[in-house]
Amino acid sequence: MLGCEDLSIMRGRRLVLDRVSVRLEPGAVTVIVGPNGAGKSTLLMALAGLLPPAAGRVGIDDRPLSDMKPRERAKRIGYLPQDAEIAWDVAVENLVALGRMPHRDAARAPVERALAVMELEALRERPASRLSGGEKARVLLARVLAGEPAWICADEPLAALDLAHRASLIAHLSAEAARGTGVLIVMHDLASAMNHADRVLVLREGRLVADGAPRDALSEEVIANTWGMECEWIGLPGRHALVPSNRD
Ligand SMILES: Nc1ncnc2c1ncn2[C@@H]1O[C@H](COP(=O)(O)OP(=O)(O)OP(=O)(O)O)[C@@H](O)[C@H]1O
Repeated sequence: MLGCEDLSIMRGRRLVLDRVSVRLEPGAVTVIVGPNGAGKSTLLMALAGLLPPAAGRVGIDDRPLSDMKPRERAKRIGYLPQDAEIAWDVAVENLVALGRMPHRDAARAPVERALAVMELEALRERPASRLSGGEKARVLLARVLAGEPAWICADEPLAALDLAHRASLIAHLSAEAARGTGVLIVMHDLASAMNHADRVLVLREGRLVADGAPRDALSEEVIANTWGMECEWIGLPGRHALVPSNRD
């Protein structure tokens, strides 16, 4: 169980998370949504142990993350930042192998599996810094997967991906969750959240305003109150699309 209780976070002099409490179960895909600046990345980073709480607690199985050494924390929680950059000219397969660093081993099987899952075998010898944006995003996620963390915390992993890679990444993360990994993702695409999440957390101005099954947390009423836009869901379960309400 990864979670926080009454968590408040300051960034600079601003309170950007205000007494947020969540307990995440492993084996599920949880999606964090909310308007720009709502605190989604901040919550994700805090749950990955990368931002100190101003107040409240963050922990795994009730053990505070602050009590864990960074390497132990990194073994358990794989974090993929938003807009991650690759600065050096390292080959794709070597960059993905860096995901084993918290384990201090050179196990090949998890690295090969991550390369296969992210469909990177054909790119394995290419310098990672010279890939397209979407290819880089897949490489960086493969590095997280190579570490076989119990929890995956990914900040907008779909943002740079094309249609097919987006679908395959969602399918893959769902499969990881089915195998018992806890998957926590920040995304803006409410339809993807509606169709693929097990649970949705809605943040607005640093507060958790909805938390539950997608159809409840992303009701048309919650969307209107949070994003200030009247929308309606159309389509069938698992294939919903969100469209602006017709005001005529
Ligand atoms: N390093 C920082 N110093 C000061 N304020 C920050 C810092 N990082 C973020 N903030 C502020 O904290 C608030 C929450 O930021 P955060 O990145 O968590 O939002 P978000 O919901 O992920 O936004 P977006 O959808 O735009 O990515 C914003 O108002 C942002 O301006």
